[in-house]
Amino acid sequence: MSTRIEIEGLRKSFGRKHVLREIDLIAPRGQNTVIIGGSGTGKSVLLKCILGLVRPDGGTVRLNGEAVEDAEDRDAFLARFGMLFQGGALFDSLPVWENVAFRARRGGMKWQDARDLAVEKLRRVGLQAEVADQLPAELSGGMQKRVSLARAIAADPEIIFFDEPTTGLDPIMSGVINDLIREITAEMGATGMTITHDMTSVRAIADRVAMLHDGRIRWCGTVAEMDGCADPYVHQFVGGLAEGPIETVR
Ligand SMILES: Nc1ncnc2c1ncn2[C@@H]1O[C@H](COP(=O)(O)OP(=O)(O)OP(=O)(O)O)[C@@H](O)[C@H]1O
Repeated sequence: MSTRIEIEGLRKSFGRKHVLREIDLIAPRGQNTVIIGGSGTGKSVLLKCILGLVRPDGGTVRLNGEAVEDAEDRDAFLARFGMLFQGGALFDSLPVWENVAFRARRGGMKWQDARDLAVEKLRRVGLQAEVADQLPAELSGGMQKRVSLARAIAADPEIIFFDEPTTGLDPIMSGVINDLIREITAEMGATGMTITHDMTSVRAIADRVAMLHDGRIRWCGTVAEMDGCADPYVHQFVGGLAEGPIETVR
């Protein structure tokens, strides 16, 4: 089952800083929505509001029509999401397979079943069974990203968040990870939401692109629409131009 995410009138300030002023956004079920926007525009805060990790000041987030603040069982709610964190966020002291099957083990899955599950997911992201018993530090950055991806999909989530999935990778490995994200979300029928600065990722992953600027969704559309977009903010961001309406002195 895949899930539609509807965000309406979402607001969040920290002190006097209005990070999210009024966010309206729909992430259609089974599609990849990619959120772009400059550093500090509130992309991570937006994801945290959806996950219920940050309490918004106003507005609603609904999953298939159900408001997230009504979810009583936090563990069951979070089990609906898979997350690929910026930087991987693997546990250094645990072997790869225990990282991948972490949630399943916590949920009481037997050792052997959890290990089999991890090996199957590792295979899916292109890693051999031998990797299962290694420690994350023994792997290259690209392999660590694959392990993080295997962990994100291990529990067959309805929604997967990808936070800067290609940070720190070379262009070829970035391409591999982007393709895996695209293939795997399609195969699982999951709804994907990605945050990235990497325009190559946007083109590889996105069904829809949403640009966050000044606390609002400034623009939303397909990649083809983005390329023909007359909005000067979108044009500047997509083209990586120093000149334009977006403030570049920070
Ligand atoms: N818990 C917090 N307390 C105070 N300010 C916060 C908190 N979390 C985020 N902020 C502020 O909210 C703003 C948006 O942060 P956020 O991390 O969402 O940006 P971002 O768009 O994800 O940036 P980047 O692309 O650089 O990761 C920043 O100015 C940040 O300092």
